[in-house]
Amino acid sequence: MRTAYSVETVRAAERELMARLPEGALMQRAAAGLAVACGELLGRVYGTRVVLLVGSGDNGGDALYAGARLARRGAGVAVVLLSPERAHQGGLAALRAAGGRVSGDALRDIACADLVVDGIVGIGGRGGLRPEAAQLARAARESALVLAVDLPSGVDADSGEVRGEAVRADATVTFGAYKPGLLVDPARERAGALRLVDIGLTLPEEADVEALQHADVADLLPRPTAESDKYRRGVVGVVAGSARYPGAAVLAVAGALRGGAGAVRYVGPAADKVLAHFPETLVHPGPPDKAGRVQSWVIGPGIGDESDALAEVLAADVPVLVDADGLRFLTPRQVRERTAETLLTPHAGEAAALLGRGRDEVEAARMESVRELAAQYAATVLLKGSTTLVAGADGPVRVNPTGTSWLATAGSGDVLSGVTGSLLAAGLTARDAGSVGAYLHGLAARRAAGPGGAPILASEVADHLGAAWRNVTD
Ligand SMILES: NC(=O)C1=CN([C@@H]2O[C@H](COP(=O)(O)OP(=O)(O)OC[C@H]3O[C@@H](n4cnc5c(N)ncnc54)[C@H](O)[C@@H]3O)[C@@H](O)[C@H]2O)[C@@H](O)CC1
Ligand SMILES: [K+]
Repeated sequence: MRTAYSVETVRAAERELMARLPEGALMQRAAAGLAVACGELLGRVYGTRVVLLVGSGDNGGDALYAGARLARRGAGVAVVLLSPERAHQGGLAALRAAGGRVSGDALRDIACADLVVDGIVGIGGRGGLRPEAAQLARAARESALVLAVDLPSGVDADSGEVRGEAVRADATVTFGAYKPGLLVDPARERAGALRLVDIGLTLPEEADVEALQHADVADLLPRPTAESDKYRRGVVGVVAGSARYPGAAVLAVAGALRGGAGAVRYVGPAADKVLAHFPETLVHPGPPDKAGRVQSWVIGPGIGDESDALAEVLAADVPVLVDADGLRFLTPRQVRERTAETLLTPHAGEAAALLGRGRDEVEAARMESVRELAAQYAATVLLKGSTTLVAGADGPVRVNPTGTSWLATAGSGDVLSGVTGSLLAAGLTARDAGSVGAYLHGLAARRAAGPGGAPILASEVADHLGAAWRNVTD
């Protein structure tokens, strides 16, 4: 599991460790790791030209001490001091002693640089870059590799929000723990390749944000045993599709059949189309409460205005996943009154409608939006997007690391609903089903798109779910 911790938690862990170490030891650990990463990004150190952008805090101190290490190994290091009177004095002295110099012409030095190190602000930053720093960051981006110290300056470490201008880095070296913003868009996209330098912090067991890795997903995937039959493996009921959108039913069932449940029961008007594609489906014309027992329901993809079915499904005492059209008729009260778990899977536009705000606002504040929805509905919420997030009323927010922008294609959400609902039927909690479903779905899409990337169909994502599953468990 990759974990991320809030600034408050990291600061507390740093204080606790600093009290036990000689002064400056932590910064030396950070600077040593940073210098190694600079060397690796450059390919060699001797003879290269490095520019440090240094602000007024310890983030600049890290950059200065790392710069001193690079200068000792033969790099030409120049520092641009954004607040000369407040720059880290020890770091500046170390850089000078190692042969580094203070830049007299920042733009000219940047234009000749191989690497620009962003030590403008770290976890002490507030808001976007100030105008002078923004101009230097743009110039750096045009002419050199950019490596961010701890996080790209200008992004919000806790939320991943980018409210003004921010550094766009090729790589980010972060200290002690990943910060939530490094894993969540729009900040994630500014961070480039991530590297964590261990500085010895002791962190709490429960992280603020976590991202599953292959091994975590493999542990969570349901596996049939010798005693399993199709009913014990779980039956997922799918209420999807309409005369106008029969394809949504086919795609949701395609996902559900590959999500690990023992059987899929389709309820709705597109049974002929579903059976033509998947003869293994059990079908029923409805209503849902007459269709037979299920261990979970998926409702919403392409159902149009069918709100009676929604009320019926929500009344059932099994986990329910509500997606797409289903979300249009949902009230917080209906969900809060349920005893079994509810998983809502909106994209940003649907989340915006539920929250009564603009889509742009949801995109800009994804973490806050998903948490707010989870609290409002007392449910688990999976917010789809460039970094899909899964949040419950409490506990860490899960970030899906396997997404790809090729997934932004019609019908891919229907497949996700199916596979995730199937995992619910197999007995996973809403948080696990949502994050495992998103993980497999992203992996399947990547496989469908191929190594170089190419447009994919939602049905191809469904076709690759089996390969994604094997990829995780092999
Ligand atoms: N505390 C520790 O033990 C360690 C801290 N480390 C480094 O120290 C950093 C945190 O240092 P600080 O707390 O000094 O904070 P920062 O260096 O992140 O920045 C705080 C300073 O920047 C100014 N500032 C805030 N927002 C700004 C903006 N938008 N534009 C320009 N200036 C702005 C503030 O006025 C303040 O002076 C970490 O990110 C990490 O890089 C590492 O050395 C590891 C150990
Ligand atoms: K930085």
